[in-house]
Amino acid sequence: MAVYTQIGAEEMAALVNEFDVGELVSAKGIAEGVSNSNWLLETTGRDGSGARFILTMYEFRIELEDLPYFLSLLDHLAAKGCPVPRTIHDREGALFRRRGEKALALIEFLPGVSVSEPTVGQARAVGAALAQMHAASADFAGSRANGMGLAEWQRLFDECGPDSLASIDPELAGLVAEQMPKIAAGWPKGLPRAVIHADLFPDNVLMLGDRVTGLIDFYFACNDLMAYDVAVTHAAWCFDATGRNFSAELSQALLEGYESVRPLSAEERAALPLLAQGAAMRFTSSRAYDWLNTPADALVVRKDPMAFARRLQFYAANPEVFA
Ligand SMILES: Nc1ncnc2c1ncn2[C@@H]1O[C@H](COP(=O)(O)OP(=O)(O)OP(=O)(O)O)[C@@H](O)[C@H]1O
Ligand SMILES: N[C@@H](CCO)C(=O)O
Repeated sequence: MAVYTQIGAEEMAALVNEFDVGELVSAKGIAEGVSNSNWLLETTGRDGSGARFILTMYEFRIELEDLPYFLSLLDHLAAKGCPVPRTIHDREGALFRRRGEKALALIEFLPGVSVSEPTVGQARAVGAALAQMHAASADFAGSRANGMGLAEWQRLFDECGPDSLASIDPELAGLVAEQMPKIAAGWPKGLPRAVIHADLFPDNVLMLGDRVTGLIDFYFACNDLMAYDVAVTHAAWCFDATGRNFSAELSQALLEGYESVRPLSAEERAALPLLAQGAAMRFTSSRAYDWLNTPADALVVRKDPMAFARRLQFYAANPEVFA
C-alpha cells in the first residue's frame, strides 16, 4: 500500500480547513500508486452537499520547484475542457502547501476506473484525449525539460551495470548495448512539440465505459515531441502485460483516435517506429533500475523490465505497424 506518511485525524481536519471545501468527513489512504501518498477525502462541501477530493503528498522523485508547472498545467488543461482534475487552491491562493520537507496538494476527484484490458473503443478514446491535451497545451506558459530523456535512460542503465542487467535476463544487456546507439543516432529533431504527459499508461487514465473521465498523474509531464507521447501511449496500451502480444486493433484505434483530433504529419508518422523503440527503452531503463534497487520489503510491487524489452524488440522488428 502506497501511503508512506501517516497524517493524524486532527492534522488532516486542520489541513482541510486551509481550503474552502467544507469540513473533513472522512480520509482514506489509496493503495494504488508508487511515487506519492494519496488519500481520498470526503468533506461537507462548500454548500453542505458533500464533495470528494484527492490529497497527494509528494514523497520521492518530484522536485518541489516542478510542482507549480504540474499543478498549473492541470488548471490550464481543465479550463480548456480536457478531462483532467483541477488543483484546489488554498485560501491564500497557493497551489500546494509545505509540510516539512514535503509538499501537499488538493486535487479535484474525478469518477472512473483504470482499465486493465482496454477495448478498441477505449483505445480510440484515449488517443483522442491525448491529442486534445496536446492541442490544449499550445498556449500554456510553463516549460519543463524532459528529465526522462535518452541521457537519463543511459545513466540508469550505466548505474545498473551489465552484470546486474544480465541477472534480470541474460539478453538484456546485449539488447540495450545494441539498440541504445541506434535510437540515439536516429532520434528526430524538429518535430512539433507541446506539453506531453509522457506516462499515459492505463493506470493513469480513468474511464467510464468508452469515455475518458480523467487523465491523471502528470508528474512526468514536460515539453517534448508530441509524436514521442503518442509512442509512449502506444507502447503502454497496445500490448498485453507481458509485452509478448501486440494488438493491431488497439494500435489502429489509438492512432485513429489521436488523428481524429490532431493529424500526424508525414514526418511524425515516419519517426514513430524509432520513437516507439525509444519509449520502450525508457520504461525498460526505469523498470530495470527499480527492479535492482527496490528493497525486498518495500511496499510496492516491482514492474517487469522485460515486458518493455520485448516491446522494444517488437518495434525494432515491425516498423510497419505505424505505416
Ligand atoms: N483526480 C483523481 N480522481 C480520482 N482518483 C484519483 C485521482 N488522482 C488519483 N486517483 C487515484 O489514486 C491512485 C494513485 O494516483 P497516482 O497514480 O497519481 O499515484 P502515484 O503514486 O503518483 O502513481 P504512480 O504509481 O503512477 O507513480 C490512482 O490509481 C487513482 O485510483
Ligand atoms: N508507468 C511506468 C511507471 C512510471 O515511470 C511503468 O509502468 O513502468
